[in-house]
Amino acid sequence: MPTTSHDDALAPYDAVLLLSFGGPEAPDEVMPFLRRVTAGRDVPEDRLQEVATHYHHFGGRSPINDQNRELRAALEAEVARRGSTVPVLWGNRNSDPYVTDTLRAARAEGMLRICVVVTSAYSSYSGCRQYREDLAAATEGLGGAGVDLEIDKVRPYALHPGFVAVNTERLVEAVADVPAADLAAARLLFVTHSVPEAMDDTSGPGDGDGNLYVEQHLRVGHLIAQGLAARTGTTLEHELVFCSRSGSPRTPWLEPDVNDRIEELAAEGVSTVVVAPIGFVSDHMEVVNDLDREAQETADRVGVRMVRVPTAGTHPVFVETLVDLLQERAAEARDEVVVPARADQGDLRPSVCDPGCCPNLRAAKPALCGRD
Ligand SMILES: CC1=C(CCC(=O)O)c2cc3nc(cc4[nH]c(cc5[nH]c(cc1n2)c(C)c5CCC(=O)O)c(CCC(=O)O)c4C)C(CCC(=O)O)=C3C
Ligand SMILES: [Fe+2]
Repeated sequence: MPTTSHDDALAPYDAVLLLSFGGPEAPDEVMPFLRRVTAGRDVPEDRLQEVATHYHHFGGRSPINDQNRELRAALEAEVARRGSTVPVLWGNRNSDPYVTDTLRAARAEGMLRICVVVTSAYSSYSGCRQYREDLAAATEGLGGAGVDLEIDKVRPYALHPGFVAVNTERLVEAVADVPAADLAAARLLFVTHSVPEAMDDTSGPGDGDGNLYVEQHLRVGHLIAQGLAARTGTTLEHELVFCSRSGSPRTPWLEPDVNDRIEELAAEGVSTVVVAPIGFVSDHMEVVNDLDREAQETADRVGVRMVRVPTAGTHPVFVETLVDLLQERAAEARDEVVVPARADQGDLRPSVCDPGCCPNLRAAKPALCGRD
């Protein structure tokens, strides 16, 4: 039986769960993975075949699971460094280790109070509520047994000062080698996953104006650009662009696409673009394929120098930030007064989601960690 001592920084939790997307790790896992991801969704077959080729360029192995293995270990080390004995578990939505299996094993060992941190920093159906639905489905999948699990989640963390800080740090490091004159004339493109416009329109609290997905990215980007200016004295013109559009071509998704924008900037005479994928927390397939292969190819073709900024990954500032968020959530669970760390004075999403926030536009489904 786990016995988290009451003075442990992560009490009352028995375990932390790192919850992620998952990915294939061998060529024969690619199509089954893609079919699981897109089951019941409006993604045409030719898009699936195309995405399969992305994975096959990398031997049929996505980097995402190895990155999460490293992040899990780094989180566990940081938790231990802070004197906590709470273990860090890992589970995925779309590939082994499935979150249901992780929770079943945790429960068998008597770990009943679990704090979840997802590998997505922003508010949207795909990045927040869908993980909450995964948790509901996973506990339901444990049958009646699921009911004795108590699962909480840390808040969307894009606007935690540590997330802004780690992305600023990555950017400052990435541009260190760019000659000052080139840098001064460069454009800074913050990149994130495109989503259907309808998903952005409904992101955020149900009684809000929506568009919180884009708003959070704009705020994070603005703060990072300010941080770069403060650190280097260089103010870069910056904007938000999108990658990895999926879905039916008839459905509007967020634009502009990073490739289109690089072409336009080249036509305007821009010679250096700095591409910072702030929408992602590790250099997974969307980054190594859609940016390092495809966007790089576009940049090469139009004669633009492209500098790609690494994502947070296992940078110590990111690992510390996630553990700070876990401690914050634990204090909340102990009914202590918590002042959430924030990077600006804009909207801050809570750890318990509002009713109707970031809705599932296809079908209402049970979701944990919310008031609905
Ligand atoms: C907002 C968002 C994030 C960021 C937040 C988060 O991290 O959760 C994200 C992450 C990821 N998306 C990933 C992979 C895929 N996403 C797909 C499809 C889709 N993504 C969407 C959105 C997002 N996706 C949407 C609206 C769709 C359309 C289908 C649907 O409505 O759900 C498809 C289907 C094929 C295609 O691309 O068409 C794949 C294979 C991987 C794994 C990478 C790897 O293997 O290394 C990761 C981390
Ligand atoms: Fe995706």
